Amino acid sequence: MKVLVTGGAGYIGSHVVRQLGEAGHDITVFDNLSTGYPWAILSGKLVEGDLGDPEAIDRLMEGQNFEAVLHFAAHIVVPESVENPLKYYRNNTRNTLNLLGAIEKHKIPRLVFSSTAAVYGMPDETVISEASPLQPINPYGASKLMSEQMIQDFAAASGLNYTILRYFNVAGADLEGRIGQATPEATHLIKVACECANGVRDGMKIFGTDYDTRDGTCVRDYIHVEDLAKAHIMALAHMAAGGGSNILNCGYGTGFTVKEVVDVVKKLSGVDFPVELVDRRPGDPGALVAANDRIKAVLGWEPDHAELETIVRSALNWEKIWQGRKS
Ligand SMILES: NC(=O)c1ccc[n+]([C@@H]2O[C@H](COP(=O)([O-])OP(=O)(O)OC[C@H]3O[C@@H](n4cnc5c(N)ncnc54)[C@H](O)[C@@H]3O)[C@@H](O)[C@H]2O)c1
Ligand SMILES: O=c1ccn([C@@H]2O[C@H](COP(=O)(O)OP(=O)(O)O[C@H]3O[C@H](CO)[C@H](O)[C@H](O)[C@H]3O)[C@@H](O)[C@H]2O)c(=O)[nH]1
Repeated sequence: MKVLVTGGAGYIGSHVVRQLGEAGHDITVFDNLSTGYPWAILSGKLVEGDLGDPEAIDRLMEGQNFEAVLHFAAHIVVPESVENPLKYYRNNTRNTLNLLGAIEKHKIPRLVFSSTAAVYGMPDETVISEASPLQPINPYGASKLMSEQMIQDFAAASGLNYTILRYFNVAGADLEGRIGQATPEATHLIKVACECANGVRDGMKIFGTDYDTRDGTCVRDYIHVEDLAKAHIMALAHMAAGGGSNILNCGYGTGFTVKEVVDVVKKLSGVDFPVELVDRRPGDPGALVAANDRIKAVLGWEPDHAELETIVRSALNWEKIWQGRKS
């Protein structure tokens, strides 16, 4: 298929681009390189540009006859969205609207959209299904939920075939160490802990020890980026084979506490870095774990790398490679 990938130079997009290339798709990446890197694009070509510029998107699509768009480009840091909400509504919501306008004009038939467990907010149930209430508690989650709504409304009117994938906590890296998360000043737990283990940071904080969980720290469902990438390839294949539009959780259905994750990083790295226990971080729900029956039933997706140790090992390996490359 001829596919356009927004944000394909970023962490998750680059892993999907690599798998798309291996599956034989013809790939164009559109990215402003704000947090992405040209070296991360292992297949296809890069067009540098910004989704905030509708004319640039129009030029990009003119005469190309793309058969699908995979839309990763976004801002992604929950606490930053609390401090600077308009930055998130502009890049995540308005720019998705820009993209949908171009999809309409150029009659692109399929879309895969990167959504998030943050659309669920503070769920009453620990294990969350796609039918759980949608009550985001931070602007990041709200900006993504608004995008989901626009996609569904536009699809109902136009016949656009879409797959909305709600990612839980994505972590890990390419098992061969070619690409991985390279975000400067990263805030994600596994990335931060791996930076500590590699001596990039002197230590880290655990935010909140009074949650109603087995050790008082937050529970999250960590999904290996390679398993997540596979879900995108399968979603495209499903739509191309005439499958309908879907909203699908992406997670393993198993939660780990922050302390458990930090312990695994310490154990596998052999580095006992300092950890400070501090107050809760604003906007953090206590527990988020995916019910994943729907993605298994609809796409036939099954994880290949569901052990936390596999995720952490690949993240540690990548961190070492990345720090070596930078120095
Ligand atoms: N990382 C996670 O745990 C996680 C969880 C849930 C959902 N998501 C979603 O997955 C997607 C990818 O996240 P990621 O972790 O790979 O982040 P990332 O920051 O590594 O990648 C985002 C990419 O989009 C590009 N980009 C951003 N704004 C752009 C714009 N206006 N125009 C063109 N390019 C732009 C960046 O340069 C970057 O290459 C995002 O939509 C995010 O909301 C991520
Ligand atoms: O240095 C750190 C970093 C994180 N945490 C804790 O670790 C857990 C996970 O935090 P992350 O920042 O790694 O991830 P979030 O759960 O906040 O959010 C991530 O997963 C969400 C879905 O669950 C969204 O999609 C979002 O884009 C993505 O950043 C949270 O309890 C957080 O408080 C720490 O204690 N110390």
